[in-house]
Amino acid sequence: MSSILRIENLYVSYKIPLGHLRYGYRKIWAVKGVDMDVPHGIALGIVGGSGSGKSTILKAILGFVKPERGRILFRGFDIAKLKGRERRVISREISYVPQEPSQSINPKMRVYDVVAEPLKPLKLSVDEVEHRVYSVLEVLDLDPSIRNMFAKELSGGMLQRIAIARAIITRPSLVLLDEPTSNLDISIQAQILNMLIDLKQKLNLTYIFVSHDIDVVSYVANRIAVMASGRILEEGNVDKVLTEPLHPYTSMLLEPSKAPEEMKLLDDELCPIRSWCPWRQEICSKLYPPKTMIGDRYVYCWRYSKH
Ligand SMILES: Nc1ncnc2c1ncn2[C@@H]1O[C@H](COP(=O)(O)OP(=O)(O)OP(=O)(O)O)[C@@H](O)[C@H]1O
Repeated sequence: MSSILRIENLYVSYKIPLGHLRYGYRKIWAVKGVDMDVPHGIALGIVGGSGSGKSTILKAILGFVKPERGRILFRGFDIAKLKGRERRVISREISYVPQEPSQSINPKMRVYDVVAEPLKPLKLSVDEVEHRVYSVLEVLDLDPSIRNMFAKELSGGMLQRIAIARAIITRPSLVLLDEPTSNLDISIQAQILNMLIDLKQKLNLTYIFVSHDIDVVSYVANRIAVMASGRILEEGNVDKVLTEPLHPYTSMLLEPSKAPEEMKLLDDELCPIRSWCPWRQEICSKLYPPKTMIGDRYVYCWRYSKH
């Protein structure tokens, strides 16, 4: 399967002001040396705790933050180097569904205008815009009468459907979903997840799905990447990772109650593996490369995060 997106050795940092009494900035690394290969047509789930760097990866793909090192290649094009028309074409191919649709949708707009808004730069005819809006409402099983409602009149689940409609109206090939169901009731959550699975099939989409909830991610994803402290600790086929986790942090996510206390401390200075490496079943040594392929799976040695 050919890759639609490739991330190579990505580093992203943010500058935090030192405070009103001190001049200057402190740099924090949100993403550290991430490599990722996203084949066309898959759903890649990124799971990890709060602050692990999941959303920053999405922001870097969307061009909202600049990588400090590394490259992001979409269909072979380096996203950071795109300009003008090429940039506009690629940005239509990548769309985004945020965690909280109410923050990106104007509550005073009618549903029709909300869904049609991303088409504005395409300068399509009125008929074509109308056709596209009705088509996406139909694909999402939404009654066409919803078009005249105001966004503020919609429930959370309905608003998230509209956010998805808006994300697919430009006919993208890659959809980035940032915790799209985390603010919804459990029953609505299931409906949206099923709808996303169905949509991916119908429109031949590729997903990158971010969540802190491993159950939600594994429901939608074929592959899964486990993140902590800005690094991908383990990446592989979802069933394999869930049934035979190689990294102790993945085991902790799957069964938090069984985790040794020290694993809960997500501090780069503290290697939870110490000297015994559970996947190699031997004493860890600096001679091993930090990123290792085991079968078709990729595992990061936590011990190396110190170096
Ligand atoms: N705009 C910003 N300015 C400064 N620091 C930021 C900014 N955005 C994120 N960070 C920091 O970068 C790190 C990674 O954040 P990020 O939002 O990517 O993580 P996340 O895994 O998506 O977390 P969450 O699930 O809570 O959104 C965190 O330490 C966070 O505090």
